[in-house]
Amino acid sequence: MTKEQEDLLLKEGKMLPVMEHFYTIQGEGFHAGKAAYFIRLGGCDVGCHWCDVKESWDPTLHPLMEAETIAETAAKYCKTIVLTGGEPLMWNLEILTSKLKELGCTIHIETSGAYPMSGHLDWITLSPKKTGLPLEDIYQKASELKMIIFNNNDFKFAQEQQAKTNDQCVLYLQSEWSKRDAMYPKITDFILEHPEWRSSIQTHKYLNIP
Ligand SMILES: C[S@@+](CC[C@H](N)C(=O)[O-])C[C@H]1O[C@@H](n2cnc3c(N)ncnc32)[C@H](O)[C@@H]1O
Ligand SMILES: Nc1nc2[nH]cc(C(=O)O)c2c(=O)[nH]1
Ligand code: SF4
Ligand SMILES: [Mg+2]
Repeated sequence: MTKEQEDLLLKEGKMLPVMEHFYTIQGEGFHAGKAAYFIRLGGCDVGCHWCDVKESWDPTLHPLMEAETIAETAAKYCKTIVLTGGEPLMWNLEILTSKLKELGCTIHIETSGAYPMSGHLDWITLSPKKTGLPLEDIYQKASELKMIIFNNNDFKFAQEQQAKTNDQCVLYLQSEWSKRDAMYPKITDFILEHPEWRSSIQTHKYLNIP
């Protein structure tokens, strides 16, 4: 396949770079504890220095899979699907999500919001990043705002991002993993002061599941 043919298939969303796909329990946020089939797409240029999946960043390292085939595989395991990455919105999710909907799935997405939305999404977990801010229109569509707290400045950033979301959006603070001992006491104090927020803990990392 030529580079041009490959680029066209990606543009149309017929093929997607898939880093991994796996059946697990959602470890974070509003749906934590729920069985879900994760599809992790390759590629991200937002550049969070603390990213816990930096190996996803270069999309050329991940095999192209047919979107409909990924959907059929995932739906065999579970009807709750989490699209993640990497940055899944780098890609055209129309074909993947149309097939998943045809197969009766509910589709969640984990996204920085730094790329335009595509596809049919039932639950949007928006996790804004200073190095690649969300595009304006996703804020009002976000089901859940999940702010990663690396240092004290991130509390102010969280409130700035909160101000742009809709009133129904559920609000989470999640410590950056390596800073959890230092930051969760501060997150606790913040939430007691601002009870509209909830804490999110990466439970899968404690359960040693993917
Ligand atoms: C790996 S990202 C992939 C999806 C998308 N690129 C995003 O950032 O939302 C999935 C989730 O993990 C969070 N995350 C990434 N690295 C983390 C870390 N070191 N500690 C805590 N959360 C992290 C992100 O903020 C996001 O909510
Ligand atoms: N179990 C589990 N839950 C998750 N929630 C968000 C994840 C992600 O990397 O997008 C993730 C993940 O990687 N594993
Ligand atoms: S946007 Fe998500 S995948 Fe990209 S670097 Fe940041 S945390 Fe990692
Ligand atoms: Mg993860």
